[in-house]
Amino acid sequence: MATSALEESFKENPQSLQHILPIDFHLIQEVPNSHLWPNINNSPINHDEKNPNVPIIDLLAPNVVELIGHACRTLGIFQVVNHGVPLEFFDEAESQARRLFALPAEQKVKVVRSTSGATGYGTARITPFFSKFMWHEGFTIMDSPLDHAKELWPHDYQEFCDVMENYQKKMKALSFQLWLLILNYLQPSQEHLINSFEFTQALQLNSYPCCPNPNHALGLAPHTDSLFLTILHQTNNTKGLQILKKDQGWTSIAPISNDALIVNVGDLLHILSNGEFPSVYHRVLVDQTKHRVSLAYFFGPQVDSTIVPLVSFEKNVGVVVPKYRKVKVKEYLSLKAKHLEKVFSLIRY
Ligand SMILES: C=C1C[C@]23C[C@H]1CC[C@H]2[C@@]12CCC[C@@](C)(C(=O)O1)[C@H]2[C@@H]3C(=O)O
Ligand SMILES: O=C(O)CCC(=O)C(=O)O
Ligand SMILES: [Fe+2]
Repeated sequence: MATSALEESFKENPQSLQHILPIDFHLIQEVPNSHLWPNINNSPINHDEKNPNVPIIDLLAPNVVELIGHACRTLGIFQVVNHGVPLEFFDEAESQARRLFALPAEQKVKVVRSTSGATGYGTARITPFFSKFMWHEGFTIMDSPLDHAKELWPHDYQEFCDVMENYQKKMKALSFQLWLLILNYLQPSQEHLINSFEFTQALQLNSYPCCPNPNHALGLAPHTDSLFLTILHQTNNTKGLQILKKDQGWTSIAPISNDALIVNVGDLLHILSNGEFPSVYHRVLVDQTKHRVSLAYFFGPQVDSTIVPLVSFEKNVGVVVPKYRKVKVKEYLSLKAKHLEKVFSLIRY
């Protein structure tokens, strides 16, 4: 089976099968104790269901560099519109994702993530760090899902592969466009940086089945994403994503329209920006009657790249010292796999 370099970098931190295999949500009438969280406090501050709570940025705006830079610097998350990716790409990818998650558990188990792997069907990787399981099942793709798709649909795997590969191509192009805008903001005079990275990618299909007790279950536990950028698509009728705002607590990111995409800063961009861009802490709530599916595309540097904080970024501050030591992407992922968010204290000066 073909393995990407990104997947290889997860090999040294194997997980146990009991942490990888989701329960059979089709069969469940009641939230089992293993998945029962203390009351998930739905922040009372945000009554306004329609308030997107993060900046909405038009990619065609003349001052797009400033808008994106400002959003990255303050919240670490924003929504983009006018990104040029036709709606069909999201609709097709979502319907293929739903087709996969609708399969019976015995089928999905055939492509379960291996204990030392990173692709295939299973729980979120962060599962072992929490004492309760999440109301979630995922399918992770690194480059091509061909081997897994053949297992699931021996006579009909091509459509799934085509849709997922095309989706990744579109997201890669968009990520690169965002990356250039961000570099432009960080270091307008350092053109050499533009060519100093090669990139890697992963696509995560997320499924949050209907939950009989949404106040005591979590779709995804609080986490930050690891790579440079995440581009998330959520459909317009199913909210669920929340970010942690310093002064307001957990705040919902309302989907504004089907063609808006959520972009958030990941840990490696946080480090590269010398801590200027926060990698936003987020979680996902579940719903009693809606089965939510989301598509998360992760864009980052090749695992052999080295990330060094760009210190000349902070203008007007006098002498600027790097806040983090340089770190190889592989090493970072491995430290995070062992320590989750405590990883920052391990690489901070
Ligand atoms: C390239 C990536 C990015 C990963 C790990 C690996 C493959 C799967 C991604 C996710 C997807 C679900 C949330 C997350 C937190 C998780 O548990 O697995 C993500 C994680 C990260 O951003 O750290
Ligand atoms: O489903 C969502 O809204 C968020 C998914 C997410 O945070 C992730 O895949 O890392
Ligand atoms: Fe995430």
